[in-house]
Amino acid sequence: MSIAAIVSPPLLRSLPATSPSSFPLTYSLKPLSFSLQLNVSPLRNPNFQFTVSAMSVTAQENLSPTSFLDNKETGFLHFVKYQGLGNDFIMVNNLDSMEPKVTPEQAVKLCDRNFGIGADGVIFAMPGCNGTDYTMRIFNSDGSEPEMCGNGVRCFAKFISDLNNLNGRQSFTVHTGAGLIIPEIQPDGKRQLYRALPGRLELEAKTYYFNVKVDMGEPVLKASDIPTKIPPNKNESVVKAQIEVDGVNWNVTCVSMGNPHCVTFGTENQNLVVDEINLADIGPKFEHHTLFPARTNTEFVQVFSRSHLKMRVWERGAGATLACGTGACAVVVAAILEGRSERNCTVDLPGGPLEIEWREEDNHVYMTGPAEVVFYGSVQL
Ligand SMILES: N[C@@H](CCC[C@H](N)C(=O)O)C(=O)O
Repeated sequence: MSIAAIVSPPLLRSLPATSPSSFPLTYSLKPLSFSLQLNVSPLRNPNFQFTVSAMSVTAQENLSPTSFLDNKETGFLHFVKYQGLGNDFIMVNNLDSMEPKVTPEQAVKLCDRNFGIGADGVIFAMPGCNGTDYTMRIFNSDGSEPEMCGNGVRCFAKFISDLNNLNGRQSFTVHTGAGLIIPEIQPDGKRQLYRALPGRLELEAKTYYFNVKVDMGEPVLKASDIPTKIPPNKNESVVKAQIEVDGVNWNVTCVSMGNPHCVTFGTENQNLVVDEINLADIGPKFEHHTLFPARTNTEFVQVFSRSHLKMRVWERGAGATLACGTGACAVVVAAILEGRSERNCTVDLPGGPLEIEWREEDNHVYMTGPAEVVFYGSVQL
């Protein structure tokens, strides 16, 4: 018999780095005796030396991380939780089927932070289609299915490279609802963040490992394709147009990165100070505004310099999150269209920074940032 368990690696952080790559540890917790299978690689966490692959109440089973995820016990989901700047996802190995192993209703329960695993979404790694190596699908924490997820695709790339030995290949192709996306695993580039405080920049203690760069494709600017009902004011697109939300006139630029984004730098009277925004109040009013027939993600942005922006996001289907990769891409596109920034920017999000480039030569947007394993476990569906 086995039981569902989620075990967090920080508990095991003190184990020595020289330990073998996979070994059992037995706990006696009356009345049951537990066997944990500890693993270092390939599903390793760069921050922790160990992850825990399984927990059972019988004698120790010889599980490796990959066999753990291959486990086909009916009624159980074996998953790995990843995060990209605190935007967190339950990753599911769905490589044997084009049918998601989790329904939208189950995704809502699994994402619940009190009664479930807790996440902003569930991501499925599926077989490739249309000539691509893989397919990525995602359910938001409300069960809706977006076309694309920027932080999610970085986590997806790490998941695939941990799951499948890519034989030295660093890059592969992913089919998404937003079309072809190409992530590339990079050497773990260490970055330090300068957090912008009123009138000064302060060096943050935390180090970020910028290990995945993603070709996010071309932004879509045509209003009807985003989709938004705001009348186009620049060619077919919506750039610094005024809309009324909650009795206030906001200036907005609309961009799709496969999924819809409404970017605002302020109201008709005032540039934003993003820490002052009441996100939980204003976010849903943008998300469900009649001008956005497919709802919208909304980014509230402050400009520090022509290459340094700060944003907070209210995500469609997930609410306030610590980061949004497609949102950061949309923000830089909007900042350039409004003449506020250069083509290469650092975008600070509550969970940390992303580097975004909207390249003139190919019109593609490139996003670079971290993706890390949090833990893995199983849960009864
Ligand atoms: N957090 C994601 C975006 C996830 C999808 C979004 N909530 C939507 O419904 O479009 C990102 O990092 O891009």
